Amino acid sequence: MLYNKTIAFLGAGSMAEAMISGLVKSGEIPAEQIIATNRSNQERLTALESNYGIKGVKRENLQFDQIDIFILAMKPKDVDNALNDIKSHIKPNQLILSVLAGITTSYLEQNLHKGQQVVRVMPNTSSTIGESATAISPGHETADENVKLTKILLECIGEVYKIEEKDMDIFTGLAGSGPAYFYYLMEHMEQQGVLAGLNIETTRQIIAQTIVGAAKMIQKQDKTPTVLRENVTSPNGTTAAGLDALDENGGGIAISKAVEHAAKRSKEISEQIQESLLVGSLK
Ligand SMILES: NC(=O)C1=CN([C@@H]2O[C@H](COP(=O)(O)OP(=O)(O)OC[C@H]3O[C@@H](n4cnc5c(N)ncnc54)[C@H](OP(=O)(O)O)[C@@H]3O)[C@@H](O)[C@H]2O)C=CC1
Ligand SMILES: O=C(O)[C@@H]1CCC=N1
Repeated sequence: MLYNKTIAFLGAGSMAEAMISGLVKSGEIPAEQIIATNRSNQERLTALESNYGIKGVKRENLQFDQIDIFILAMKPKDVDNALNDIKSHIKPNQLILSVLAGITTSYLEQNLHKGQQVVRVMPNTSSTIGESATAISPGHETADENVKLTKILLECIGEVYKIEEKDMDIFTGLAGSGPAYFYYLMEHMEQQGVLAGLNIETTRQIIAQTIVGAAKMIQKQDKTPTVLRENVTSPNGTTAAGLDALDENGGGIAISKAVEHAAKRSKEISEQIQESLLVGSLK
């Protein structure tokens, strides 16, 4: 289904690169059928070409009629310019995927053609190695075969969850932004390892393996995080001391707030774009 498709990323930043890397590594789609374009950064396109074997194409040289799937991958504040730019070149039956946080399918539909095939997508940067947790929510007019095609494409970069669009904000707070919380946690754990005299590279690998192990326990065993946490925690032992410190310092609340605020920001972006306030708020 993917082999003869041509895919163009409009936006060639971090998220586009993560997806390109995962797609190329999957081997499910030939690299030369993946195109990336941006506003002006030619050096960036050249780097993507040489690193992944894809085609970096200047916007003015993009042949819209030869592209099956467009992936919008610019910042939300740039979406209006991008939609204005592409509208006159695309047809309603061309599939538009958008990875933009907070930009709704209704907004995309209002600003493209009647009947435009759109799917809102929320991947994360673990797409790079085929380990994303990606959500999809199709637009109101999107044909089932295009939803299926989207799912097949995104399964090349990890697990795919079809969700209702009202749940996209919380999904973004959990999984789109989620890797950053774990990196933040790792940064702080790493500092302590180094402070205690461990080598930084060794510390990093120890922490990474600890996180991988904990995540795989959830995936492979039918046990809740609460039960697994209790299994680690001996009465009056080391873990109890660590967890007490987390509680005393608001660790649990901080994690809840991180997810809540990220989801809230996603919702806020949706509201601001409708009121045309986004460009000012996200310079
Ligand atoms: N980073 C992440 O972890 C995730 C990001 N997202 C979403 O992905 C999107 C991109 O984020 P990210 O990659 O971090 O951003 P970056 O700033 O790294 O990249 C943005 C890219 O968009 C390009 N661009 C801007 N305007 C246009 C346009 N009109 N046409 C074509 N290209 C354009 C820029 O080109 P130039 O350099 O030439 O200006 C640049 O290549 C955001 O909407 C974000 O919400 C979603 C999930 C996770
Ligand atoms: O920070 C952001 O807005 C984007 C969306 C999800 C992850 N990064």
